[in-house]
Amino acid sequence: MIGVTNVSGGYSSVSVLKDISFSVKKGQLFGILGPNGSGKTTLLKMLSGVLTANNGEILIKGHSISSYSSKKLAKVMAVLPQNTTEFFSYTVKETVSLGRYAHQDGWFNTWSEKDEITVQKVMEQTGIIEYQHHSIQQLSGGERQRVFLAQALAQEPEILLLDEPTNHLDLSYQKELLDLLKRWTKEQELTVLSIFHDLNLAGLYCDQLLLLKDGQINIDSYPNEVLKEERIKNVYQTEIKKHPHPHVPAPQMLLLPDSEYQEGHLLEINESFLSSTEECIVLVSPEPLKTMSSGVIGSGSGWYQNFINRHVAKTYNCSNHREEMKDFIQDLGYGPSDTVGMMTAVNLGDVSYEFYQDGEFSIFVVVTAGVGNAIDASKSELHSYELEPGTINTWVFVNGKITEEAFIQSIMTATESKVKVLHDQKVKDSVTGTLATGTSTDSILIASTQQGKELEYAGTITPLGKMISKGIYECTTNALNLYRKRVKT
Ligand SMILES: Nc1ncnc2c1ncn2[C@@H]1O[C@H](COP(=O)(O)OP(=O)(O)OP(=O)(O)O)[C@@H](O)[C@H]1O
Repeated sequence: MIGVTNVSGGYSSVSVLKDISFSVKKGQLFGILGPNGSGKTTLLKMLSGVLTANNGEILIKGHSISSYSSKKLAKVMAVLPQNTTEFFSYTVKETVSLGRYAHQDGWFNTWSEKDEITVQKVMEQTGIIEYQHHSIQQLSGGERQRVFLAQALAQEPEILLLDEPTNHLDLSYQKELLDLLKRWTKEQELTVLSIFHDLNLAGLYCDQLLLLKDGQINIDSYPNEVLKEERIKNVYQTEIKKHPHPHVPAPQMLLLPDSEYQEGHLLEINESFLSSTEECIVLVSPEPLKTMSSGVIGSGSGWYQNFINRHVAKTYNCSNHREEMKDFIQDLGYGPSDTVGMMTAVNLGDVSYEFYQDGEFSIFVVVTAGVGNAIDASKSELHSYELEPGTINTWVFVNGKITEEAFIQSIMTATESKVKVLHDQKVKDSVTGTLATGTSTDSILIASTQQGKELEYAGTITPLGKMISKGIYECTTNALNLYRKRVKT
């Protein structure tokens, strides 16, 4: 639909764009990214014929842009400029109607039924029909933005050029506008080229991204390839972290504020943060910790500050145990949104915890172990599905900085070590009579301060893995012995 070959140029004295080549297919939502001053608006001006390239060629539907008259080009391409600040005292409908000029022989004297139907349709699509008789000066910035979008659409273009279309729009209108554009690209094969400052919106909606730096193409590829941590860091000169979107396969880039942490004041989680009553074991960290857990609340990945292992009766049965747990935590005076909470029927006096240190990093392990529901995982199909609170709850606090990979490896290493304890202690599955590997409701938490030594791996023979293996083995064995003494299994 659009072909750009070796284009250079800009303003009379300066050549802003240098040897730019790319193509845009029909029906694509194509994003143009780049830091301030990188040439995005200049490129859009060349594609819309406002500026002429010094060198190279721009083809629109296979024909050189220079072969189009401005009226002919307006039938193919509409432009929604950035910050449309100049507007007259037209009504909304009059403003939108101006978009029909390319389809008319004269001005309003040739207003046809087709013109009227088109204007009504685009006002409906952009949600502005209810203010069609209002003056555009009475509208908010976001509402006005939609009026100018409707004006561009009234041209019935095949190509739509947008300069930061979500500027002025609140969150819901940003989503609405981009959903709309995406739908038009899919259903009507509208080709959309848009400048984005918000890398996350670009990553979420675009089919293809062009990243400019100093008037040159850094990369032209699919979003996951363009939005790479190192690349964005280099082009935008800022610290950034890439993260997958939690619900759709799109990359998200997160800014990193300057850390408030002072060198030499590393947080160390240890016994001094732990307190225990008959009702619960609580660890309150002075700062949020990065966690991965299978708690009743606070599960998955996140940042949490309070960690609670709550005793419940063996007969505890609640239809909505998550809500009940949240209420319990709230009543204790902790914010459920900042808390990872687990449950156990084990007497909390039988908890086992230990601090382990290896010079540059340390861990703090806390375990409660009940094996009333011990299960051999290789034969668990012989069990009925009943969640009982007789369980091994394992907490590992890492005083160090660990990778996502190390989080997952920590869970594997801790689990392998726990299984070995059950074997060495000859804990059996009561249904199958074979050695158990865990209980039906075991829970685990890995929480890291993300300060100090960087720990890339936590497999069993890595420094962190060795410490976790030993800590889990010792604390689980100890907790199990205390439990067995009391319960006499
Ligand atoms: N009318 C002009 N005359 C001369 N130079 C200009 C003109 N407009 C822009 N420039 C220069 O061209 C370069 C690229 O500007 P452009 O507006 O294309 O950047 P951009 O990537 O759109 O930036 P932003 O993200 O800030 O909107 C800048 O160095 C700018 O100063």
